[in-house]
Amino acid sequence: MEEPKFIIEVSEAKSLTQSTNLTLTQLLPTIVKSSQPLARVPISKFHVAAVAVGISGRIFIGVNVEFPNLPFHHTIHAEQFLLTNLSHNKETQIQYLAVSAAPCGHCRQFLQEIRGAGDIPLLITSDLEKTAKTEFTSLSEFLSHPFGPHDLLPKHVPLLLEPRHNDLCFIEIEGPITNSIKPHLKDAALKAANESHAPYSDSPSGVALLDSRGNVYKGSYMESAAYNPSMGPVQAALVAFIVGARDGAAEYGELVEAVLVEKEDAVVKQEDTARLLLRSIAPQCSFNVFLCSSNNKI
Ligand SMILES: O=c1ccn([C@H]2C[C@H](O)[C@@H](CO)O2)c(=O)[nH]1
Ligand SMILES: [Zn+2]
Repeated sequence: MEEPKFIIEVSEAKSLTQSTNLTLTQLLPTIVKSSQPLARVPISKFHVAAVAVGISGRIFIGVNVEFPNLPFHHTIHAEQFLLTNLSHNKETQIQYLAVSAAPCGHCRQFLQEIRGAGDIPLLITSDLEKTAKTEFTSLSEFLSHPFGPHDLLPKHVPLLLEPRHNDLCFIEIEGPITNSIKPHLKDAALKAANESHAPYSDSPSGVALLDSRGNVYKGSYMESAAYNPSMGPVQAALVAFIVGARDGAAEYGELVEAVLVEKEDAVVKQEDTARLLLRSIAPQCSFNVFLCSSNNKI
């Protein structure tokens, strides 16, 4: 296989199945294995890869990302990376899921944010080395009595991966500082906040990162019904940054500017945590916060 990457387009997936004479589902363990080196695991050295076939036929990859010098809760699990990758690329459903190791409880919980999560067919590829078993089992076998969105939300509320727009707009504050920020970076962060999945706190947020080559990467905050496995907006934007680096060599040192957009009256605030994470991994990166409010509130 070629260099591993984070998105495999439908045409590439087709040519892979043709050249290997494998079905798409038979191909998944190979993709999991070839993606594991993409994990950024300076602490554990434990490379996790999670791969999903989306409803569009595209294949998405996620890996775990660790941050030395910070508490563990900043870590991005491979499954969270994967869901962020799917969400950023507007993939609305998962047909198949394959993970290198059994998903931890935290990831089983996070996956519940997808409508019909229990029915997602799941393959644990490390099991293939122990037994000849290649069948998929449903996610509900891994979490048989789930707590999830249905416990807290009305049925019509869009879930993770489903289209949503939070109807946020900037609160304009006068002052010189706002003028020095590139408008397209600010707009990207607002767009990310508008796509944020935060139905439990009604505190959507988004981050946009600018690298030294002028590329913008945006990430949306994504909540879990169980609160703790939520995915912060900086982590989500870092996923976009890692996915976007063509050769898999995204260096945090290339980040020059970051913008966070969150609601003025949010009960869940990202600012301090976002600043802490960015300061630790990219001390050269400037950090700016803009407040917004939701149009539909009044
Ligand atoms: O479901 C799991 C379990 C663990 N990890 C990662 C987190 C950490 O980086 C490393 C060791 O736990 O593996 C995942 O990505 N997914
Ligand atoms: Zn996990």
